[in-house]
Amino acid sequence: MPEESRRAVPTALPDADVITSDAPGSFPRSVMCERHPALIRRVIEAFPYPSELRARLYALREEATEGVITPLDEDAHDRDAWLEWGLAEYVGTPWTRAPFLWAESYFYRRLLGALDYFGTGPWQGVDPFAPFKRAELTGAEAAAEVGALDSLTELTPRDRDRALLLSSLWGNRADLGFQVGGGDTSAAVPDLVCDDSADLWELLEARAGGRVCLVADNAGRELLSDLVLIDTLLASDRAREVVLHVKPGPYYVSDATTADVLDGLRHLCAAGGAAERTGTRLWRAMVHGRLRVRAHPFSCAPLPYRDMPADLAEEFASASVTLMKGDLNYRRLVGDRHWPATTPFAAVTAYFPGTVAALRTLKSDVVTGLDRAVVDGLEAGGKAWRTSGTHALVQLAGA
Ligand SMILES: O=P(O)(O)OC[C@H]1O[C@](O)(CO)[C@@H](O)[C@@H]1O
Repeated sequence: MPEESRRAVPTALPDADVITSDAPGSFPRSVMCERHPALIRRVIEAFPYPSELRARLYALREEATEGVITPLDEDAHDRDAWLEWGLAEYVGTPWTRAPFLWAESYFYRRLLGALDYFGTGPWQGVDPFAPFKRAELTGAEAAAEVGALDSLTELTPRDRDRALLLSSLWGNRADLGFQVGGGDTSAAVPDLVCDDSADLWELLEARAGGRVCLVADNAGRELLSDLVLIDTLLASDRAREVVLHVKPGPYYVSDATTADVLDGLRHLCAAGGAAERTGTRLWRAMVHGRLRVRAHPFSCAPLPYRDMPADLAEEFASASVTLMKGDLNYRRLVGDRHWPATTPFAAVTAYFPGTVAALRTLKSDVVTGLDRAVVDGLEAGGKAWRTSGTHALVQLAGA
């Protein structure tokens, strides 16, 4: 494990093992050995890749399910970054024995490499997940979401705020990697397992006029809801400026890139009604610098935020609040470890430079900050509440 990740967690925290995917029957194992092969199949079906590229994908599938981690090419543009992020330490290790977070991330890096995404040939820069993202953006659920904006004017400002926050939160269920695994995105929405949203709105009010960072997760429906939330914050001046953090390249299937933000904006601008007005305001906000998009390399790093570089830490420190969207960001925020679910969220995020709020649908084993009674109730239900995407949370710390 890289030196940084080995850094001991504060003593007040319980000792919690880093999650790996070596246990048969575990959720991480199913991601590595079932979802990833299924994803490779879908990508191959979605593009007329020549045989050389297809062969590389098959080789990656075999390596990542049955083999050991192999290095990047000597001349890979990001080899140094990956060496810094622990690559040398994991080369030769079975994929399932490396930390789950690290191995998943490296899988996406290798998938892009196999498809010449970083090369100089004709497949350079072709997002292998674009067809899935496009279908999601133009699907019925996204259309319903956009259409619903017209009726928001009937709500009180307080109810409107809450509706927009919940829309951004539950939009996170639309994650395409999750759907590849057969997750049920249409299941009834239950109560949140933790809800600090009232405190979050109070804080946004109290710190009006500051800069809000929103660390985005998925493109498509989720990003549309995020953009609408951003518009509300800007229009009400609860944020003077918003920095929208996206991924510098395709990642975890549907994670948003700058191109996806532009697609989302265009989609809103062409939608008519309230959505179009929102899109137009956001377009102007980008032009005038009130909405900035940032694609920091660390956004695709296989490490927890505890290991973030100084420039990113400075940015989060100067924000009135950082909104962390989604499951992967949550794992990176609290550390991808087997925390007891009652471990205080404030304790696992104490290192974070500034105030942070997590808006997350539960889609992996990691969770913190829950009340004992809530955990007992969920466990008694006998369902896969941690991983099935049926539950969500809003958590705030560092205020
Ligand atoms: O899009 P999200 O909410 O970050 O979810 C991605 C999640 O999906 C998984 O990749 C599993 O499919 C998790 O490991 C990951 O945390």
